[in-house]
Amino acid sequence: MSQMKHIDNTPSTPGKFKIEKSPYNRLRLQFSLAKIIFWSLVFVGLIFVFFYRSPSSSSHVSSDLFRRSLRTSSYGGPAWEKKIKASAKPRSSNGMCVLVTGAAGFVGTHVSAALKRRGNGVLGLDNFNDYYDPSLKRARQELLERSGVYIVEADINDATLLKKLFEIVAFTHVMHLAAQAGVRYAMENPSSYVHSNIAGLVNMLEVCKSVNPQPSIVWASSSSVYGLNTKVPFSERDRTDQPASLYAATKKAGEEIAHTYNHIYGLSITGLRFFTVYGPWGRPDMAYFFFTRDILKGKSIPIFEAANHGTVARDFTYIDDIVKGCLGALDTAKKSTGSGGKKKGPAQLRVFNLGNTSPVPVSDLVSILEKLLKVKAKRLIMKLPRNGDVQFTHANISLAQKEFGYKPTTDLQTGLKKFVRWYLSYYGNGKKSAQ
Ligand SMILES: O=C(O)[C@H]1O[C@H](OP(=O)(O)OP(=O)(O)OC[C@H]2O[C@@H](n3ccc(=O)[nH]c3=O)[C@H](O)[C@@H]2O)[C@H](O)[C@@H](O)[C@H]1O
Repeated sequence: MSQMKHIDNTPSTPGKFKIEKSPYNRLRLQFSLAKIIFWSLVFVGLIFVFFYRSPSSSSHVSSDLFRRSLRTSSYGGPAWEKKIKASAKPRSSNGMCVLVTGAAGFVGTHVSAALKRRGNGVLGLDNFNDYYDPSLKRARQELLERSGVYIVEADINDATLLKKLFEIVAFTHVMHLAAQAGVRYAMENPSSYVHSNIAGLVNMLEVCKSVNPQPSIVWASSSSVYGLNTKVPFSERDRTDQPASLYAATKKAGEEIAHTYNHIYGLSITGLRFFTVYGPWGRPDMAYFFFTRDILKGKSIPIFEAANHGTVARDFTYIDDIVKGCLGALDTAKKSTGSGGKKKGPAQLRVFNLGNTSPVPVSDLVSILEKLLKVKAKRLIMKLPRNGDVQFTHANISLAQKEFGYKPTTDLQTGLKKFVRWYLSYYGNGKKSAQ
């Protein structure tokens, strides 16, 4: 009755009839309320079903973005800012303070740990997407947390979040490693490459150009920009206008975008062309990683060969060598020259190959794995598919050597031994296996 009284006391809207106090009207009102509640529940249910359909469905990208935005909305608060400041604080007052994007990724984890070890302030950023098993990213996050590196969970496309981070910490450097990796996956999910490698990169640079002081930026390009180039070894001066995959095209576009932001806004930018990086805590989508998993499982592994039984080879580069290259690039990066979106003078713009200068045929990689795992691989020789793969990569590293003493020291045999040791200790002897 008191409820009815409340409704009855509500001023009537002009032009609408007033509710009268009859038992019939009361019944009608209760019935309408029940209808409203029912249809609201149906509506909420439909929204829920729409956004949480399986990732393989057509709404893959939108549901993924939705989940990401849900996650990014959880940041904020004094405790959160305190964690950020503690993580980003360098050991000495004039030390480097680095924002590492893609910090829960393979290279990101190793670079973050190395920077922290030598006393730099490091803050990580990662969206923990499910391109490959996110539990591996969580394990890397735990590893970093133990060494004092906090990872903010957000997407590089979140400009509000990025600006907030720069308000909390005046980063001297950004090590931009967040990206959609993988050459072959670009045919399955092209928009994810545009989202991360183009839109995400631009968003990062937009924020970096507008803050004061502007940070210096070092970012991950790729050996794949050499595409169909046949002149070996690949030198930074060689043509890079024939990408063989959308992945390569987005990395090449990134290099041009870097030029623009350097030219207009005075951002100091260094691009690093990584050559097939491998090692402990690596990426399960890469051949050396899933070959290991499948050899242990007794599954056959597809080994590509070029036309006329041509050898397919890669300049496989061990992670510790890549880390040294990243640190060298950061240490020799000059300051950006702009402030608050205005260029004050010319700024540094560089690009370096970071490879091993020693290409190895994929079939030799498999032979090394067979010896280390003590299991014979079931080799399935296949024609190199026309989906982005190139036949051969080989880095000329003289520029990085000259600029910051880059000198890789780990051969494939030694590097794979360390990888296999890690793999077996992480997944167990085939009992728990990589996905
Ligand atoms: O340097 C880069 O810029 C890129 O390196 C890496 O690409 P790739 O060099 O293609 O590495 P990866 O897939 O491990 O294939 C290795 C070899 O195995 C051959 N390969 C591959 C798959 C297969 O089933 N069979 C096979 O023979 C294949 O033909 C190839 O010869 C990164 O993934 C990429 O993100 C990017 O960083």
